[in-house]
Amino acid sequence: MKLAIGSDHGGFRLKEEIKALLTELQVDSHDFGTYTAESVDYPDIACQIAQAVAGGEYERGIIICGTGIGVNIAANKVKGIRAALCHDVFSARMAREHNDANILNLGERVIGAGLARMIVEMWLRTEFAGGRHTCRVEKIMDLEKAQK
Ligand SMILES: O=C(CO)[C@H](O)[C@H](O)[C@H](O)COP(=O)(O)O
Repeated sequence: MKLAIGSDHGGFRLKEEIKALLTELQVDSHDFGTYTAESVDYPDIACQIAQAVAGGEYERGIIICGTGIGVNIAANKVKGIRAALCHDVFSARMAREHNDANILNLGERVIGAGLARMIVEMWLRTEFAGGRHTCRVEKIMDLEKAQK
């Protein structure tokens, strides 16, 4: 799987932890930044990754900020994106099985690195279940078509 990863300054340290996990898991990932703890604006990173995933350049993305909320709101503005903010392992599994989430959001100021690693592992290994969930996800995507 080709995976895009990025964060603002509030998620920078956790991003580095998750990059190490991705290396351990032999996941092919690209870091869109930020590359230091200096303050940046989270919509800039979130938008780049969301567009790269929506465009098919990357299959999935992980975007991290202080709470995960800002990057989640921003990513979900991009057509084709289903970004899920998950701070527990069960939600990470459901985000894939039921919602086919193509972006995972995390908040470095909310959870520790150990839990974040478990969430990422679950989200990476879980496939969309399809079935009754297919038409529900399609209905979500139809909402985009209705937007002017
Ligand atoms: O977008 C956020 C909150 O919804 C993120 O947590 C940001 O990382 C946070 O707002 C950054 O805050 P800071 O005071 O500028 O470090």
